[in-house]
Amino acid sequence: MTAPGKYEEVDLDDLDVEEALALAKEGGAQVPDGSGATGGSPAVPQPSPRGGSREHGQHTADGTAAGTADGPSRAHTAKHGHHRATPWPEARALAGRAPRRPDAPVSVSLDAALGLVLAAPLAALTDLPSFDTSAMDGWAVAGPGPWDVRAEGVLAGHAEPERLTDGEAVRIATGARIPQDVTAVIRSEHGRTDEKERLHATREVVPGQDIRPRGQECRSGDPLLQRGTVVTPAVLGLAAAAGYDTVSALPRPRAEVLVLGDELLTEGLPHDGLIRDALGPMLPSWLRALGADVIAVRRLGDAAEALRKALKNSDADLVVTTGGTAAGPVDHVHPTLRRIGAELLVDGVKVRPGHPMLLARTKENQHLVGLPGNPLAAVSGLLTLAEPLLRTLAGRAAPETYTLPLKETVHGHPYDTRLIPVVLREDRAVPLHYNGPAMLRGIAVADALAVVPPGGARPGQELEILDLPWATAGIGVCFT
Ligand SMILES: Nc1nc2c(c(=O)[nH]1)N[C@H]1C(S)=C(S)[C@@H](COP(=O)(O)OP(=O)(O)OC[C@H]3O[C@@H](n4cnc5c(N)ncnc54)[C@H](O)[C@@H]3O)O[C@H]1N2
Ligand code: MOO
Repeated sequence: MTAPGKYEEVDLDDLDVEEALALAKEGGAQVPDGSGATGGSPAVPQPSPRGGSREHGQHTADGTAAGTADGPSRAHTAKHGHHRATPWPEARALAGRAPRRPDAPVSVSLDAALGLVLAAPLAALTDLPSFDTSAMDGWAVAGPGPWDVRAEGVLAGHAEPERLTDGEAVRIATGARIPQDVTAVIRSEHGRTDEKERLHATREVVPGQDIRPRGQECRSGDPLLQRGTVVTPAVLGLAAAAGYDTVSALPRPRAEVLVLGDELLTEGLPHDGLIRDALGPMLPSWLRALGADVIAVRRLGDAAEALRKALKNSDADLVVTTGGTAAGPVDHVHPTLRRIGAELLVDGVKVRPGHPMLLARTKENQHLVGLPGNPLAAVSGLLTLAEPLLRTLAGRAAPETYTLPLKETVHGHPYDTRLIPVVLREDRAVPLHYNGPAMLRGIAVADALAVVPPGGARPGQELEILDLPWATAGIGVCFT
């Protein structure tokens, strides 16, 4: 969908890093490698005062060029002025603030709650344990030994056993109710019975040993988990133990994916200029891992009217489009957003790959993230704009950010942040090759993306790391 042929205007700000480096080698511009070898500030090319080759601005409902309260701080200059993309950290923050609030809470059965966020604090509905419990298999004893062992033992899951009198013992299983007046539990390996069925302890008996008293973990009504806690498998277990059949949770934000492009095939080998759609298969599960309920994936080709209708009819909280964000003859995303009166909140981000990504408010409670068509550029857009937006809609807290030292030099873009696929080895981020905007070969084996500041990074430099959901949580957990 990108316009065929050469771009007439070349602005360094809009070049890929590889292209910029090529220019640097030809002497057209000096691009820092970030190695810091000379110790001085790297020389960077100055931004061109002239306009770039792309023309999208901050379109508001009435089509005027302006920033919004939530929007980019700098409005588009003039009609043909230089395109001011939003800096990467600002774009993420803005996407996180874009939705007003998550939907109303719903009551969800435990088997459907994994991955949701608690909408209310979880308080214990019972004491835990709910009765005095044996912590071990062995004997419950009363008073000092030796003890006469009763014929009948006590198993878990049975009603209250008869009280013991001093000098008595009863065989007991782990988890069984402790009879009244029991002094301690003796583990089976710490006692022996003689020929008269009398029990002798082989170790000192401490009163209360191996008894879990009622309410040891919590009393009924005790707060267990805060509102906003993500329902993990362990949370499901705790909720069940504490007496819950359902929990109050925030519903997953509903996302719809619109794959644009006439050149895309859904099966077989590329032929005659047609290529396989890599984003249709990739995005739904990735969006799910980010907390979304993917309600539809639709392929619309390059039909502008189909895109307009799809946006008009969609009731998703988030519409994700792929491709068509640039200024080619069939790049319909900007014109369609203008046509439907959408409010552009982010129109281009100072990040490589993926700089044409965009974020718009399309309806009162609906946002659109426009991902560029190049597949790694789309991943960049997903993590820059969709992730924070979905996090807010799902009511999740922002993850703690962390850094790791870089193993090798990474060249930077002169002005933009770069996101590069890395593997994490021995507490270092090792950059992967095949990190071009159209390539998935690097990200497919990556653990994370490293955030390379403008100008590049040198070995040992601490870089912010964006984990890929499956690298930390495992495939099964994050895609259910
Ligand atoms: N005049 C300009 N042209 C372009 C600029 C620019 O600044 N000025 N930026 C370039 C950059 S960077 C990117 S990234 C792309 C983004 O363009 P679009 O979002 O409009 O994407 P398309 O043109 O539709 O596609 C780009 C590329 O990706 C392929 N593609 C698209 N969808 C898929 C898919 N689902 N699976 C696999 N591959 C896909 C498509 O065939 C193209 O090769 O714009 C540049 N142009
Ligand atoms: O540099 Mo584009 O943003 O190919 O991804």
